[in-house]
Amino acid sequence: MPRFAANLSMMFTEVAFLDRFEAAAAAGFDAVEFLFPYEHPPEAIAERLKAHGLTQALFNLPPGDFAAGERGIACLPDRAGELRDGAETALAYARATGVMRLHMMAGLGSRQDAAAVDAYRDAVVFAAGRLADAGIDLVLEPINGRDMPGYFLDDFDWTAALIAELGLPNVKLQFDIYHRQIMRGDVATAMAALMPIIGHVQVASVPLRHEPMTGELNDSFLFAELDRLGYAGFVGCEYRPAGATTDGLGWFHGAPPARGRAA
Ligand SMILES: O=C(O)C(=O)[C@@H](O)CO
Ligand SMILES: [Mg+2]
Repeated sequence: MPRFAANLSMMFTEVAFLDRFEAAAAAGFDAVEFLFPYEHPPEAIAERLKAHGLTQALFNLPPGDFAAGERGIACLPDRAGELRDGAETALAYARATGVMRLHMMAGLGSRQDAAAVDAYRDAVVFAAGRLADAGIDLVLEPINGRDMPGYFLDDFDWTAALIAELGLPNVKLQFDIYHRQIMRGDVATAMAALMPIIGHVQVASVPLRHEPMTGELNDSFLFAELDRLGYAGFVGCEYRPAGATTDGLGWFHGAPPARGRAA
């Protein structure tokens, strides 16, 4: 089985953010990821990781005003300065937590807009350069437009082509199985084809974004495929538990898959 990381933005939300580290460790996880750490000092996050023997698998660069609906700023030409500052902030948290990959959200915008494409490309090159100095990968994640209408990076092929064109060794693909299935399907074949550039994987059931093994995909098969393909990274459990987080961890502890939608 792959190495799973509990996503603390979606899982264990029964307790306060800093208490989710202990909850994840108690449930058997040895790694965590989350959207953003920035409401807490880096030392506080580092202390929780250390106290509970957890590895930080991933988090995101600052995304602009997330509460106001922004979903990253990388494709916004007039936000380049803020993006650069954000990379420094993320690096401070990276140093404290030891994380080895960071995701940069693209923002809302159109790939038909040349200025947005240029801004995004520049942002990727800049962030990759800064992160490379620290030995950290930059991962780019295509996100489906049903969950995030108007999101700039909603195409796997375009993202893979950009990564190939840039040829920067620390720029990789964040392959979220949930988004891939909604956007294009053909998950196992895409995973195999894209494996050379995959830097992080995430999973949730489709269509409800609940626990793995409860939706339309055969997640056991996909996890075995990741092993067969030699994927050595983390699989982030980026799902909204259908009920209490711990009640839904049967899939993680090897229980047989559920059948049909949760009631
Ligand atoms: O929506 C997703 O899928 C994500 O991974 C976001 O959390 C952006 O990182
Ligand atoms: Mg994701």
